[in-house]
Amino acid sequence: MLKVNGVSRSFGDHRVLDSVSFDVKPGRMTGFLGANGAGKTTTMRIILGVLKADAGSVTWHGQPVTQAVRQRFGYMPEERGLYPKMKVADQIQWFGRLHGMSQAKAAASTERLLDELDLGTRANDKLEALSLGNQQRAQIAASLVHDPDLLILDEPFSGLDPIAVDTVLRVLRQRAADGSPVLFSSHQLSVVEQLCDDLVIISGGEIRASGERDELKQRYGTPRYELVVGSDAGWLRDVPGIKVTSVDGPKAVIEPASAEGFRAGGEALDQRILQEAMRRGEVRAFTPVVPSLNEIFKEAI
Ligand SMILES: Nc1ncnc2c1ncn2[C@@H]1O[C@H](COP(=O)(O)OP(=O)(O)OP(=O)(O)O)[C@@H](O)[C@H]1O
Repeated sequence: MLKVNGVSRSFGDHRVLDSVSFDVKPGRMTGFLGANGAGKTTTMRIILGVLKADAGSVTWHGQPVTQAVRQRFGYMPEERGLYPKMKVADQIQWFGRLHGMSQAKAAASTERLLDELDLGTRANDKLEALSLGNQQRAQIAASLVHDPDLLILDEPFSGLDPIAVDTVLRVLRQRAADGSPVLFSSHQLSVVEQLCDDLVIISGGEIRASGERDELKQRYGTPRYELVVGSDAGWLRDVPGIKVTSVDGPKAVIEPASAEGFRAGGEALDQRILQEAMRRGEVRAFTPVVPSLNEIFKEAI
């Protein structure tokens, strides 16, 4: 497990990270979310040892991150670092060699990865001949070639079309399932929502929320139900204790008026509404509405 413990960092008198702490757990994909300038890249660079922290520590399996440990990490920086004039396969192999692989192992790993990323037919093209999305896939291959123990990816999905997002997603998921945790930053909330098991939300250099995605959804999202009845659902507007978020003929979305939720004061308000709906006639659906990541993000920051 990677542990970031109370990491702070300033540039001049600008405090960019303020006691940042979170974990990246084995077998899990952790999404690192934050607005522009929130401190994601700075945190990643500190994990990688490219930048020093003013305070705090980063440990991998309980030990400090030494150069040898770092050698086993895979990193895709925000500013991409491949050579436009070099052939795709040659430079991915070269990255493998930089991480201590033999020529034969680096070549085998490169071939396998390019196939997995649907880039096999472009192996002998110069990088600059590839579309930006395909260059990005090559960049991802370069960070994976040495079969890293931990993957840190800065905005790996930016600039990818939906098919490429799916391909990269599948490859990263497989790595996480094989035991290499993945920490990735993204602005694309829908992608993060699909992909991550855990979430870390940072704002102004402070961690605002972290933990399992589904648990955070429950903690931060407003509880809501969608109710579909056999006739007009407008009567819900007159029920005390709830707010009707939307109503469209027989379909309505409701939420509790009180911040304490549907169980405020020990009352099962949601059950009472369901019983009232059944008393009035047919109930076709009564379904909890899962809040979107967008909602959690706005609430947490
Ligand atoms: N080398 C540096 N010198 C001075 N300020 C810096 C330096 N690196 C980062 N910063 C500042 O630190 C803050 C956090 O930047 P960082 O790149 O970590 O944010 P981010 O969350 O990755 O943003 P983005 O999503 O836009 O990449 C910003 O205000 C940035 O201007």
